Amino acid sequence: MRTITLGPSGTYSHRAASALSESVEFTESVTAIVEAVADGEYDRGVIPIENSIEGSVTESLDALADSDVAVVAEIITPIRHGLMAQSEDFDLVASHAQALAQCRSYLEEHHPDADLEAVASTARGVEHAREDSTVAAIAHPDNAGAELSVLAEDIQDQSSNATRFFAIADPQTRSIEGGNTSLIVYPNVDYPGLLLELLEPFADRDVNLSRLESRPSGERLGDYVFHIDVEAGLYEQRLQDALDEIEELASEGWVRRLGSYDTRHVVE
Ligand SMILES: O=C(O)C(=O)C[C@]1(C(=O)O)C=C[C@@H](O)C=C1
Repeated sequence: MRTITLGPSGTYSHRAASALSESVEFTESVTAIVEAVADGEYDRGVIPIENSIEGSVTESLDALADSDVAVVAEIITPIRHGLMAQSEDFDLVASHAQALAQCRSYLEEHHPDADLEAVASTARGVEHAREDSTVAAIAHPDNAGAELSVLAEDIQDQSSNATRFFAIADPQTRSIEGGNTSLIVYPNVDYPGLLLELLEPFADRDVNLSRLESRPSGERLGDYVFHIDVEAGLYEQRLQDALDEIEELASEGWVRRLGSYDTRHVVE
């Protein structure tokens, strides 16, 4: 099974993808991952969706709304960041924007004068630190190798930091089995009470929502796409009935059933 994720080697996405597949290849953006899977170039893609400190990875949500792929698994992994550099003498910290944000308080307290640079991934930041002694990186400490020293460990602002990833695949592989389901709803209408009406079909059938996120549709200001995760499988009649109602409410737009899946917890 050919799997693609965010690279280079050593990213947290790589760690999550390794739990699914032995053959992992890399690209530099989550949009490129989703497109490569939608185009059939890879069997699986692994993309970050949501972090317990920083919230949604918006590029991933938008890429899912723009392409036709299935979600076939959810992977949750703890994120424990290290600060690494050639020496203590650095003046710039390079990492993925999510990782910099997850360590905001630590950086303000311990390195208030350092400049911050958002790069494509945590592992890309490590490459910069290897090439330039004035750069430190925030990444998984295993990336330090022989050239870099781990100057501090567990620098994320909450010790319980965790990121949720989706494994995506060709839409034909969409499953109705699994205890959780992800949906994207674009109503393409706007009136008082619309969101209430979209949520009632779930509440009426005792389907618990685990996430609701709105993203701009890009069509016009104030127009939204809703990303909805529920604790129920598409095999369940109550979810199918709720979706029938939601499809009617969104008849001017669209409803995408990304699939039902189970959760894997990856601790190393
Ligand atoms: O840069 C990486 O290592 C990634 O895999 C990306 C990413 C993210 O986008 O959230 C994944 C997990 C962590 O939350 C930090 C960064």
